[in-house]
Amino acid sequence: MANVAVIYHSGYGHNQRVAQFVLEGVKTAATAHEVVIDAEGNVSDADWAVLDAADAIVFGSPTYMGMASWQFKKFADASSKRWFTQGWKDKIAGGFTISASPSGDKFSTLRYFFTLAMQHGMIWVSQTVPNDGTLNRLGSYGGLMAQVGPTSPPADIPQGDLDTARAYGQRIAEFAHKVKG
Ligand SMILES: Cc1cc2nc3c(=O)[nH]c(=O)nc-3n(C[C@H](O)[C@H](O)[C@H](O)COP(=O)(O)O)c2cc1C
Repeated sequence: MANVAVIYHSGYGHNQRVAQFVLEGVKTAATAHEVVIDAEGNVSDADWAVLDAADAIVFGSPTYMGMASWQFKKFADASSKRWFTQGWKDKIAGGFTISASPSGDKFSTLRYFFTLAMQHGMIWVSQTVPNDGTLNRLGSYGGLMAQVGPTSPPADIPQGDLDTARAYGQRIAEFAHKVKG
């Protein structure tokens, strides 16, 4: 079974909820590892070891001011240690984000995850659930997007967004299994 790590930051619980559904999808076809970036942007040594051992890494951050949170960026900058040796080369990668506005510039965050993955020599997995108005209602194929209004709690995230997150996690796990066995 492939190993898939889902690493994410969440300031107020919304992205954490999305991450739970990505993880649920991963678990259908791979061993899932949850790695949380804390409020100071730190990841434990044990969690770095989990990332190093993973066949696939899924990046997650809320979109803040049109980009990943500074806590995620601190983690990304710290990953430069792996970049020097191309330690994550050929790992599979994907990403997810949530924001409050319908667009909210979420694509900027996904594009950053893609660039980070390319710097590491990773292989990016697209999001393939078609937009039927409920599933993938935001029409995102470069990664997973979710959205809920600025005053809404995590429990109000539309189920279609969460189901799409689950399907994306499953796709990454199945692809990891296909490539890595
Ligand atoms: C500092 C900050 C910046 C934000 N910037 C954006 C933004 O650029 N676009 C947007 O649509 N929502 C923005 N939001 C709203 C969050 O993306 C949204 O509330 C998200 O669900 C928060 O996820 P979290 O609870 O996991 O932190 C911002 C929120 C904060 C706190």
